[in-house]
Amino acid sequence: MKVVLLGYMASGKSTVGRLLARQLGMEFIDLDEYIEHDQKKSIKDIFSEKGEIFFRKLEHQMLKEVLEKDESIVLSTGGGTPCYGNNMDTILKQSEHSVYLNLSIPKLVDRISKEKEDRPLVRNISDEELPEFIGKHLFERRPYYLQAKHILDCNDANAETVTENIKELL
Ligand SMILES: Nc1ncnc2c1ncn2[C@@H]1O[C@H](COP(=O)(O)OP(=O)(O)OP(=O)(O)O)[C@@H](O)[C@H]1O
Ligand SMILES: O=C(O)C1=C[C@@H](O)[C@@H](O)[C@H](O)C1
Ligand SMILES: [Mg+2]
Repeated sequence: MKVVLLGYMASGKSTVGRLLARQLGMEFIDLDEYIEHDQKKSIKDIFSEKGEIFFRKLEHQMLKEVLEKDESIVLSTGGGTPCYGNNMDTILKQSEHSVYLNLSIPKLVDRISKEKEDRPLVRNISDEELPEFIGKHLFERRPYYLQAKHILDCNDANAETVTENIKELL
C-alpha cells in the first residue's frame, strides 16, 4: 500500500508521515529528505545553487522513483510536489490513498512565520507580507491539493490526532 500526504508548506506532512509510518509499521519516505540525500545538499542550497527549475525536475524524477518501489510506503511530499507537471496524476495512479492536510491561511502563517529560514520560497518574504503571499499561493495550489482522495481538516488537531484521523480513512 502507498499512502501519500499532500499539503502546503508547514501543514505537517513530514511530522505526521513519520508518526503514521511508525504506527502502521510501514517504510517512511520524506521526498524532500530523499532529494537532499541524493544530492548531498539541503533543499535551501539546491534552490540557491541550481535554481527552482532544477529542483522541480529532480522532484518529478524522485517522485516517480519512490512510487515505483514495491514496498508499502508512507510518502510525505514537498509542499509544491503535486502542483508541477503531471505529478498529481502520478500520485493518484500510483497510490491507494492520497491525503490533503488542509489548514487555514492564519494557521499556516503562524507556523511558517516561525520556520521561514529553511523554506526557500518564503524565507525572503517579510512577516507583514506573509499572509497575502500565502493566501495567493494557496489559491493557485489548492486545485491540485483538492484532487487528493481524502481531504482532512487539520486546523484543530495535534499531530497525534491528525495521524489517528488518517488511520480511520485507510
Ligand atoms: N498537527 C500539528 N499541530 C501543531 N503543529 C504541528 C502539527 N503538525 C506539524 N506541526 C509543526 O508544524 C511545523 C511544520 O511541520 P512539518 O515540517 O511536518 O510540515 P511539512 O508539511 O512537512 O512542511 P514542508 O512542506 O515545508 O516540508 C513543525 O514545527 C511541526 O512540529
Ligand atoms: O512548497 C514548496 O514549493 C516547497 C516546499 C518544501 O517542502 C520543499 O519541497 C521546497 O522548499 C519547496
Ligand atoms: Mg516536510
